[in-house]
Amino acid sequence: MANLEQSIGPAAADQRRSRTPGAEPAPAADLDRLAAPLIGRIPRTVALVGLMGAGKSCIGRRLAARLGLDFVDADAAFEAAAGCTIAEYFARHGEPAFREGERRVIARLLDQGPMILATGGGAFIDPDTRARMRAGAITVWLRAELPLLLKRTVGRDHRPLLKQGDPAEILGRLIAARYPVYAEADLVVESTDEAPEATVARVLASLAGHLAPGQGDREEA
Ligand SMILES: Nc1ncnc2c1ncn2[C@@H]1O[C@H](COP(=O)(O)OP(=O)(O)OP(=O)(O)O)[C@@H](O)[C@H]1O
Ligand SMILES: O=C(O)C1=C[C@@H](O)[C@@H](O)[C@H](O)C1
Ligand SMILES: [Mg+2]
Repeated sequence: MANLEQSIGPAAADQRRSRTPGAEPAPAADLDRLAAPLIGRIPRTVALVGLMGAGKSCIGRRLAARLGLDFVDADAAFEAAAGCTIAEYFARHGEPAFREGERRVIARLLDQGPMILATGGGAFIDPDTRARMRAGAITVWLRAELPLLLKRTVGRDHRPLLKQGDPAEILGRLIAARYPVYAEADLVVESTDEAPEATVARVLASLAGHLAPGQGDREEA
């Protein structure tokens, strides 16, 4: 590891490691060390994207606490604006109407940052919402494998798309259709079956690499 750091620098080395699943969970001191240089230096909203169960809400909340930023869950913001749950909205108005409302909610939230924003699983797939997010946020894809997504979503009934048939089959189809699109995110971080802090550490390291001098996305001078 010393060689890796000597050759590409500590931030980039952390970023490279961040793509390696199976690393030891990060102790709190490691999270402090990773977060400290970023506090007050996040230039725009960090928007987490990925499939249902990837951990956008769980990781986003912890990341925001580490960075001293507000955490907003776009699904919860949609429900507050709509006055009903997403499942109820799907049942009453259908998915196209939901996507239209989601577009408006995310556009509004992007005007309010910087914050940590957990987006709904389909938000980044909508071309208009994706373009707004690419322009106004640092986008981070939390990438998880099918068995883990299944394990994390099974038995929960608030995700209307997973109630339309066999969840494993639906998630498999969504992976095939969506992963090439999520791959357009600025950063890709593996969401694994480790403690959430390990994923938070990978996101922090990845952000540090992205914002490092010479990476083309530094804070405004
Ligand atoms: N290491 C972990 N990383 C992320 N989530 C985890 C982890 N371990 C357990 N979980 C749990 O997995 C579940 C799914 O995570 P979460 O709700 O954050 O996903 P999501 O990406 O926000 O999904 P959705 O798009 O449906 O809102 C949660 O109950 C969360 O607490
Ligand atoms: O993946 C999706 O398309 C969705 C995911 C959820 O976060 C909600 O935004 C909604 O249930 C749709
Ligand atoms: Mg969520």
